[in-house]
Amino acid sequence: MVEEEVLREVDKGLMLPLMEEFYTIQGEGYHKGTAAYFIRVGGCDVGCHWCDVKESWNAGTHPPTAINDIVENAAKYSNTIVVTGGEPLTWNMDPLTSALKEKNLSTHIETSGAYPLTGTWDWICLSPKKNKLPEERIYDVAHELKVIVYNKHDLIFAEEQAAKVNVDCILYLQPEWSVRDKVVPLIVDYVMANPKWKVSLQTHKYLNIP
Ligand SMILES: C[S@@+](CC[C@H](N)C(=O)[O-])C[C@H]1O[C@@H](n2cnc3c(N)ncnc32)[C@H](O)[C@@H]1O
Ligand SMILES: Nc1nc2[nH]cc(C(=O)O)c2c(=O)[nH]1
Ligand code: SF4
Ligand SMILES: [Mg+2]
Repeated sequence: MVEEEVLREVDKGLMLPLMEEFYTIQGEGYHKGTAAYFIRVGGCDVGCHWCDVKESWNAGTHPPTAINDIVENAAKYSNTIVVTGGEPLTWNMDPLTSALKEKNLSTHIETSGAYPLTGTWDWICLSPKKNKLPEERIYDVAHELKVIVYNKHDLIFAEEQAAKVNVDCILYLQPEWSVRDKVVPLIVDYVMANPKWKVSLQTHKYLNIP
């Protein structure tokens, strides 16, 4: 395929810059502990200074890959597919999730919500970022809100975001990994005082798995 053709396919969401894919245990949030196949799509310009996958940011460094190939492969591993990145909503997720749904797979997304919501999702984990706030529509449909806590101001931000989500949305505070020793006590006290929140840890990092 010539380069312009590839770009057109990426534009339509028929090809996606694929950074990596792996079968592991969902480490975070509501589904933590559950086996799932992860598809990590490259490209993100949200720019979180503590992002734990900065290598994902530049979409140009990840090979445009046909979604049919991605789905054929994913289906061999798990019934639960987690699409993450990078920021997956950088791209049109409709074709990828349609193809996953044709195979009766459960579709989960990890997203900042910074771009318009595309795709059909069984589970939406919304992890909003101060520097590029979510589009309004996703607050009504998010299943879990997962706010990363780097300092105590993030607890104020967390409440602002919690005020916007739907009533069924499950609320999580997750320590930013590099400052976990400092913020975990803060989160623990906060959750005990405000029990509508739950703690989410990046358990895969403790388990030494991807
Ligand atoms: C790498 S992001 C990719 C998906 C999407 N861009 C997002 O931010 O939701 C996956 C999840 O990891 C979280 N995350 C990223 N870096 C982290 C860190 N250093 N400590 C804790 N959580 C982190 C994000 O907030 C998000 O919930
Ligand atoms: N095991 C595991 N669980 C995760 N949950 C969300 C992740 C992500 O990077 O989106 C992630 C990840 O990278 N690994
Ligand atoms: S939005 Fe997600 S992928 Fe993008 S920089 Fe922030 S944590 Fe990293
Ligand atoms: Mg991760």
